[in-house]
Amino acid sequence: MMATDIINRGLFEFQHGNFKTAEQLFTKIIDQNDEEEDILESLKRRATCLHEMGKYDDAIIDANRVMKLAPKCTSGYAICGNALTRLKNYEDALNTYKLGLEIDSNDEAIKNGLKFLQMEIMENFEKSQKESTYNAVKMSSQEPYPGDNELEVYEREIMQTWGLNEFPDFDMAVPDTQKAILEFQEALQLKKAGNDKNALEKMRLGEYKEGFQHVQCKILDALNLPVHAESWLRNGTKADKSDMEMPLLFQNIRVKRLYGPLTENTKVGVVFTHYGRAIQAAEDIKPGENCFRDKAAVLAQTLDTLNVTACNHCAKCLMRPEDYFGKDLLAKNKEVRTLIQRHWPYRPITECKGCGNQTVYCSTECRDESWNTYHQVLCTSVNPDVQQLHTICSQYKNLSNDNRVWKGVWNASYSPMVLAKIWASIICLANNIANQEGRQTPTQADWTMAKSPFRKFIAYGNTSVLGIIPKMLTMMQGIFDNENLPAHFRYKITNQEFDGRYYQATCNVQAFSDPAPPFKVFMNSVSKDPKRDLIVPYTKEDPDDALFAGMFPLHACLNHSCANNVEVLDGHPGVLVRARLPVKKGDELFTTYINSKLPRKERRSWLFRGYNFWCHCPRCKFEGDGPDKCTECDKVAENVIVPGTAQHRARKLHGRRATRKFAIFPANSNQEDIQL
Ligand SMILES: C[S@@+](CC[C@H](N)C(=O)[O-])C[C@H]1O[C@@H](n2cnc3c(N)ncnc32)[C@H](O)[C@@H]1O
Repeated sequence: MMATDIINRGLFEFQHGNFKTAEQLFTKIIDQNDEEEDILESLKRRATCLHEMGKYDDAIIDANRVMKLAPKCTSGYAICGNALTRLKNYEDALNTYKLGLEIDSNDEAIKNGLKFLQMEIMENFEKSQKESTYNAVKMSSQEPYPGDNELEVYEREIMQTWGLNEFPDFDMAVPDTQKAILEFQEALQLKKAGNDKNALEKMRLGEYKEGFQHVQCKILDALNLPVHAESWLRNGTKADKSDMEMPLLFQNIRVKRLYGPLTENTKVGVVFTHYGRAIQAAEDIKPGENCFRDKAAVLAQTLDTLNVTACNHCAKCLMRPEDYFGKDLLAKNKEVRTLIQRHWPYRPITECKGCGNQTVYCSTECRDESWNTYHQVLCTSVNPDVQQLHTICSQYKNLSNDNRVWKGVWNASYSPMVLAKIWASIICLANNIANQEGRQTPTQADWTMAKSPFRKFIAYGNTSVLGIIPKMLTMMQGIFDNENLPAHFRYKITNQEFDGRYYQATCNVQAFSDPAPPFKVFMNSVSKDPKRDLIVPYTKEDPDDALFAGMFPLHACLNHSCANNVEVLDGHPGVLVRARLPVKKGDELFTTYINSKLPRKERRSWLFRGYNFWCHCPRCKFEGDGPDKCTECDKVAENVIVPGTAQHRARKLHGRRATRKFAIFPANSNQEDIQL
């Protein structure tokens, strides 16, 4: 028989599921033929047969031979990746697929393999999450806050006005919980009756015991002495690491003092739960009612809308009529020009005094505030190294869809300028604090104080990005530590801080835009003009909004639910959080971080990749992954293949049902709240 006949026979046997016979036929060609092309073809086929027979190690050997013989052929990578996935060697599978995609980014077999790999990882992770030990309380820092020393002195002064010169030492605590609780209750009664001094005295004289630490702190909290309360609870946590009530109380006292000022005059408060900070309704809120507004600590325009002019500081859209209608129309048609000018809102553009039209604002107020709070470090007239960042940002639009992620440079959909603005804000704030105190150069304490606004943003990530975007790391390090900057502006970004800030941004950024962009205002206004029809031939599609990504301190406390009861709206300057379902006093407010219309598996996958948690919201618990799978025990119905389900996809890809045994990957046990 000719080689081609044997190959065809092998293919026939393969198609009929006779993998063993097909393998023997392909082996014959490989062992007895000299034609490289026939050998290559047979190796590919045999690798697939071996894969189908579950001989994954042998399939990998053949796939490797294919890669060696034909380095530009993607089949070897696809088969090898599939076999590695079956062997649960997910990391190597992913790397193999990636190498294949470098040869052909559109290879369907590899893309399908990647989808299956992702499904396997997620299934696995779901199983491992059932025994999850995730605990936000344990992972949250109890480090003193900058400024605590001064506050402690102030608290002591208050205590002295009550005639108490010192507060009992933590070490004085002696065991007798019941009695301590009684003392505490009596003290609370005194407090309720307005007798603060006696209440505190009661606690001082009481017999202390282990559990007493909690009640002690509750009263300190009730008396509004949070630094003392935190200090007691810190000691208590150190003394008894198994007690979870003390660290929870610690975090609750902390959020109360940090977020109290932000939630004044709103319908919400911040509390600490096992998901970390959370926002709770302080009163009943009806659907459609506003819950709170929030202004961004840092913001940057998204890369895909950089061509739409907007204020760099408050996100106000500054699109001019000529940007939409074109200069020609305005120049040639006087009547239309007059109509446009009458209705287009007047929004003058203010340029930066240093870098000119590279950075524009809606007003001199925005320009000056931006300069004082971060731009003086980021202006290319002061710090030419920032030009690289602008170049990178402006190149984004030119990248094809497949390359939207720059290899080694940036891998997020928000602008890296957000990160740059975090460091620039810290540098400016540290210098402002130092200058107020008459110092030229910030002290260590000034730097710590300047970083504290960003301690409001969580930073969870289970892998380092240092190896993924090394060029961005070096660029940022260079931007903030180079000889063009005066010494007091220089800041060394460590690798650990870069990782932490990246995750801070990733976990917290929210997209928003000007709620009243000029085009919308114009259309609204012109629609009431009797001459409105003149404009009709010249109106095309609505223009892009100038979209921004912002980090909002209060909004960042909103946790996710796929059945969210609030929605986030544009609300200049920043965002407006509004109820979409009835929210009762004490209920938690939930937003959605993803497109909630996706099926559960995809939602969970996005949330895990972007935010590092596995969603257990009531909707996820209720919905399940599809009609073939039991929502209680995950058992899959036998012989039922429902199109579109995991089972169906698995069959399409691999010709038979996906195995349901999983290894643990990728464990998130090394998640930690990165201290910045
Ligand atoms: C924007 S923050 C929300 C506030 C956060 N709890 C905090 O303490 O800062 C996003 C992070 O909150 C946590 N989170 C939010 N929603 C969650 C949920 N439904 N289940 C578990 N963790 C959640 C995750 O750690 C996520 O990365």
